[in-house]
Amino acid sequence: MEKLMIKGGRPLYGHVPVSGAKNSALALIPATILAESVTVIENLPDIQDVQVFEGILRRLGAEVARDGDRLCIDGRQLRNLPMADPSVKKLRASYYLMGAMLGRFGEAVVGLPGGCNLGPRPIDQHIKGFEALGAQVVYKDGSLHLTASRLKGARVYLDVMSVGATINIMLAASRAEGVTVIENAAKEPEIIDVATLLSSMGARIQGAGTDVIRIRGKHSLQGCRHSIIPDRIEAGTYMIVAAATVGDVTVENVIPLHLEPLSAKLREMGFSVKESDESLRVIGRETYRAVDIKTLPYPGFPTDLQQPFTSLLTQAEGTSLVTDNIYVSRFKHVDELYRMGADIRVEGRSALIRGGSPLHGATVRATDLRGGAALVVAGLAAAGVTEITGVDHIDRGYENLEKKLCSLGAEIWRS
Ligand SMILES: CC(=O)N[C@H]1[C@@H](OP(=O)(O)OP(=O)(O)OC[C@H]2O[C@@H](n3ccc(=O)[nH]c3=O)[C@H](O)[C@@H]2O)O[C@H](CO)[C@@H](O)[C@@H]1O
Ligand SMILES: C=C(OP(=O)(O)O)C(=O)O
Repeated sequence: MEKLMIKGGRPLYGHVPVSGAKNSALALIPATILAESVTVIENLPDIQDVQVFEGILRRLGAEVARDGDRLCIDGRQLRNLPMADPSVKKLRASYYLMGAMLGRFGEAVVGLPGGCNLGPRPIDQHIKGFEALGAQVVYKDGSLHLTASRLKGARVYLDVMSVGATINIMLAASRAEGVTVIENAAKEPEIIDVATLLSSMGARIQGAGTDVIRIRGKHSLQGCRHSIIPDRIEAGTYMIVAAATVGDVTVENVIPLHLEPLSAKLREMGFSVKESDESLRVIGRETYRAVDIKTLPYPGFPTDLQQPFTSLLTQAEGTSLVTDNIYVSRFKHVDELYRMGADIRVEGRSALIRGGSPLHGATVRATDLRGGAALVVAGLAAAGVTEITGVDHIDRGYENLEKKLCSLGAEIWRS
């Protein structure tokens, strides 16, 4: 089993390029199923989840060719096969096969999705949307069976602002007859990215990025060329690394607006965050203030950065309260941080962090993707050597993590 080894305590300096967004890529790849010709996706991150999804499309009969950060998907020969193999269960985003296959074939059989274990990850709002469009949805033998003799545009009000449900309904609605209106839609940048792709394919989409999205579907969609937006969570992780190591790091190829919730919190703590058109520079300091955070749908503080940010808060002056309003159990990294010397108490969906206990290297285990990133942040800030197991979780979402960190002066390696 591979391990990440980190010799911590070194300030990180320099520039680091950000890859394409994981959480866009994992929706854009299944979205290509809706097109009857070739789609080219650019700025694709080379991460495990993307590789798994490429395999799923190949098994469905698509021709998939990768050239650097470009993926060419020819879905003309796609077949409507039941998809319930272990790879489907590995990914949370495999649920997008439901909206995409339903849109393309009028039916789909898809195994229940996987992804990080963050507590319950229900999909009732996805199902509500598919049913509103005229689909019948039945659960049988571990899979959802979706069928629709005709998909027809409808008004769908989401009970919770869900990124997954918003995107999944947009996918199916893009090939439905007439207009679909999604109310109380989520507003994440990745939703705008998917809407841009679907519009380039021929659907008419208005309002993505607001809480009301209108989709006029089209009987047939055509392939196009699309470049993925930068990964705001990867960018945020490196910004936190800069602060936690008392370094000075410029994160390049970002959309600064997407990082505003994090930049604002870092400034509140006393860090300098300098913004230019496509980069953000974070300058660390020896002492900084504790702050409270509450995760919320965009433009609130992202749940995906809560875990790495918690590692930074362990070194702040004072006590911080972190509340995760999106996922109740997104605190599995806390037990591991505790082994490294952190003073954190978890109660329900909150963690109380008493800052200022020095971190020291330890043997710790990543049990989910961003929990793993939190341990990397802590390991870089800690005195001594940290050994992280469960690296496969981290590889799901970070491209060239060690290479990028080494280029900033970190001592990190795989063994
Ligand atoms: C709003 C939000 O921050 N979404 C995050 C969520 O997206 P992901 O798409 O996984 O989750 P959703 O946005 O769908 O879920 C948001 C909330 O709604 C609830 N829910 C969702 C769907 C549903 O049918 N029923 C239901 O009750 C979820 O339990 C959760 O509490 O995790 C991703 C991976 O960590 C992040 O990149 C997204 O930014
Ligand atoms: C939890 C994450 O991924 P997933 O939803 O794909 O499990 C994430 O990107 O932080």
